[in-house]
Amino acid sequence: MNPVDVKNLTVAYQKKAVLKNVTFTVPEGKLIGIIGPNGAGKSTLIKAVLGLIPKASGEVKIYNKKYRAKDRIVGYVPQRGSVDWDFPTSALDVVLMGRYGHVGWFKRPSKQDNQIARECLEKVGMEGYADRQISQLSGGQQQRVFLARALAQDAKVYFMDEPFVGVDAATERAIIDLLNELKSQGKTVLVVHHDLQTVKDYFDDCLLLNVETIASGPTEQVFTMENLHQTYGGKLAFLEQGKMMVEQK
Ligand SMILES: Nc1ncnc2c1ncn2[C@@H]1O[C@H](COP(=O)(O)OP(=O)(O)OP(=O)(O)O)[C@@H](O)[C@H]1O
Repeated sequence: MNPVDVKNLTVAYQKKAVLKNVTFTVPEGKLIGIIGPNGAGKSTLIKAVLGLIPKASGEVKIYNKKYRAKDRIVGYVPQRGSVDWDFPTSALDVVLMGRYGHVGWFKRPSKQDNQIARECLEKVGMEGYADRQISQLSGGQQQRVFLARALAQDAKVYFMDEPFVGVDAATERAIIDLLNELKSQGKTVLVVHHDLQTVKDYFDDCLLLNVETIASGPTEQVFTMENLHQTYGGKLAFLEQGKMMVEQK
């Protein structure tokens, strides 16, 4: 059974379609890169799959069922910039939010929930910051706290929107190790990713997206020059030694 199955998904903002007939499936227990230029609809795709924004048409199935947020089998790490970091709450409280499906909204978290939340902070190297207000964390530390929250949720499928943006090399390494650990537990992780240099190292599968699905499948099959040209149009630039990058204009 596929963890994510999207068929002919169309999403529009103010009647303008920003995703058109997007179709793809992802296999279980893989790391999948969602790749495409700015404005391609990557974040919109995640939000539509999670039911955070309405679909104009199409079908989304998670493990062959229509997804209901209360099932809590999908974890979400939003773009760091989309979160109100001034909200007065501690790092530990943010991670405990990941446990609410297990705790129940009106119950106090148990000792065990607290223990799990602390372990998740430890996994991302943030155990020393449990009581720190999130507004007083650096960008990379905030990103780690959000990952800890996703871990605490113990989901089966994760969507992460640009988790590597604004983090240093050590944090990027820590995050990729964590993604591999999730994979080794049989979880499926979809990651919006901009650095074309690391796609082949990081991801088993790829979804190349630009409003429509350009290609999806195993990275070695779909991450080709031809598909990248189709995805990025004229914005793809080539550097020395065959390296490529996307022009930021
Ligand atoms: N709330 C909104 N109202 C209107 N248009 C929106 C809204 N959110 C996004 N869009 C538009 O939808 C398109 C897709 O946006 P989206 O954020 O999904 O792209 P993205 O691929 O995640 O981009 P990026 O790489 O820049 O994060 C863009 O043209 C964007 O301007």
